[in-house]
Amino acid sequence: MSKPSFFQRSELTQVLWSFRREFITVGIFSMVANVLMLSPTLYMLQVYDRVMVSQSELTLLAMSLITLFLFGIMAFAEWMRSRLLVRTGVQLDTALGTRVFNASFESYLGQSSSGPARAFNDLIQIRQFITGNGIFAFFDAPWAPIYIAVLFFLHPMLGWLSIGFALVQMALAWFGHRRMVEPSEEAAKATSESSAYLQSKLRNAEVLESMGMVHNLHPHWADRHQKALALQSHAQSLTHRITAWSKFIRYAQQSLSLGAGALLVIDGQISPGAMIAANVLMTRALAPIDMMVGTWRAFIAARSAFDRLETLLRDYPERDAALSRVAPKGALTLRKVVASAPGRKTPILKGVSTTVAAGTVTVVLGPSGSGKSTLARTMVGIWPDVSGEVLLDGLPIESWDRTELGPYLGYLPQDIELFEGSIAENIARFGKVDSDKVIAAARSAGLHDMILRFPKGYDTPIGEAGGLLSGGQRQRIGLARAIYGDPVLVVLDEPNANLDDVGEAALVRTVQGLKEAGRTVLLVTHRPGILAVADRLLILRDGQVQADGPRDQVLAAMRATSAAAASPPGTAVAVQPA
Ligand SMILES: Nc1ncnc2c1ncn2[C@@H]1O[C@H](COP(=O)(O)OP(=O)(O)OP(=O)(O)O)[C@@H](O)[C@H]1O
Repeated sequence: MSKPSFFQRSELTQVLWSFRREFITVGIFSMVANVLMLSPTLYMLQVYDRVMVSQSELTLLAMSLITLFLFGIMAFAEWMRSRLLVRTGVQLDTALGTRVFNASFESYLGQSSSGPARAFNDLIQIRQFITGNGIFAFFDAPWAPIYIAVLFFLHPMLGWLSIGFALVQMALAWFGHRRMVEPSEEAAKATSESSAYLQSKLRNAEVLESMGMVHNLHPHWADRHQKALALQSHAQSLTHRITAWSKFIRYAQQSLSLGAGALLVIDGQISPGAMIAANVLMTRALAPIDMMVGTWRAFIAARSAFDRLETLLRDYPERDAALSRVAPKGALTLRKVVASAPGRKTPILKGVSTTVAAGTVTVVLGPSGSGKSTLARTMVGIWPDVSGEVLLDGLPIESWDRTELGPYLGYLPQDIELFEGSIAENIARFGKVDSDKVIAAARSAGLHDMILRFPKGYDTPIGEAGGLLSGGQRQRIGLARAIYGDPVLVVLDEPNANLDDVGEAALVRTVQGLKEAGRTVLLVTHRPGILAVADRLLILRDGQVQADGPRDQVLAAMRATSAAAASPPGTAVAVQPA
């Protein structure tokens, strides 16, 4: 079967296309169920027009048994199609789960989405729609013409009446769609913004409480909440209005079709059995349209979720798995790197070029806000908006497979985030815990003895240990995690920010150990104590390299510059970038 262009347009539609067999089977079951749905009508006709006239109990028994049998098949077909749809939903989730996880994670990293949870909600919404009542309406609607044809067969007037009601129902659905799409989407957006605001504030609950900020923040949240509430009630009142009209049409149809039937019976054009049967049949024919009106909101929500997910998967395509490489040595080269961020007029890094040879220790210094952390994040390849070249062993860092590169890379961010799990799992980066490596990393970070003092040692859950861990200890666990498994490139962003002298001495030893083992270390710091282990210094100022070269040379140049600054003009010694 050749793929229609709609299904070719995106990864998501292609995955849907791969379930075509399941949907065709659902269609076949729907056909069986819908055709058999005519059996109560036929039964009614037979009972009224034949059994009542002939008074034959045997015919009634035979008719009843046949009808029961047909009902059995109908129920089976209904059950099978529901089961199949539920299973398809689970398979769809399995087929897309990992992709959505990776893509939403990347988009979150790229600061272009509110978080991975949104994408998963979208996936759930799509799954629920295609396995819920909404989709049945789509499968049942095509059978409405059969019922209408039977109505025509009973009497053309009944046929036209049902077409009239179908058109009114469809017009209402269309009108509902036109009026409701925008308000519903706006309401959903405002609601998720308000809850995202609350979530972000809750994360800093301690700060809010300690400084009595809750009171001040409340109006900010209340504004957003009120806006969401107003939009929601507007959208809801629209829905209720449309539902009320839909009910009116349904009741009118039920009664008027009976009335029209009675008129035809009085005129002697149809039998009383046909009148009752037509009444049931018309309700049945219009049920899917009625259901569509009822599930319109779910359909709109699923459609928006579909669009969002389609965009997400398009913007973050699957990475090419073919790019597996040999183990890197840890040499880094930056060429004219410009790192930007949304909402900033000027870039954070403005054309940084430097070379970090494998097996060396480079310390990055610079005033607060000069771009040191941004440089560290750019070097590990996680800054989203970078131009220029960041090369690891001569190859663009973004071309490395992250899962493959991960074990070769150690990164300690400025804000250490430890994850739910044991200390050992955190140090082992949640991979398979290799006890020897965990202990080696903990020893290097000067943590081992401290961990042993915890009641459950390395198995102490971080949540439980959270209360026991000081800022410095958390930093050391982060450091142990960064050096776990002996990575070739270690980037440490202010690893000594929370350390005391003992901790700093342990850090110096760790860095020295890494250097002796031939590892490349890049260390961002404010404190001069660590300079002793540096081979090179890189000084940033306002996103540009102010000085870069062997440590002593840079220090000497800096001293000369400050001396020159104190001397009369014209005698300044320029800092020579190496
Ligand atoms: N995600 C971001 N979006 C916008 N601007 C950012 C972002 N991250 C950092 N910045 C800005 O970039 C500049 C450099 O930040 P960065 O954290 O790299 O500096 P730093 O030298 O590490 O500072 P510090 O020593 O205080 O940690 C700052 O002005 C900061 O406000």
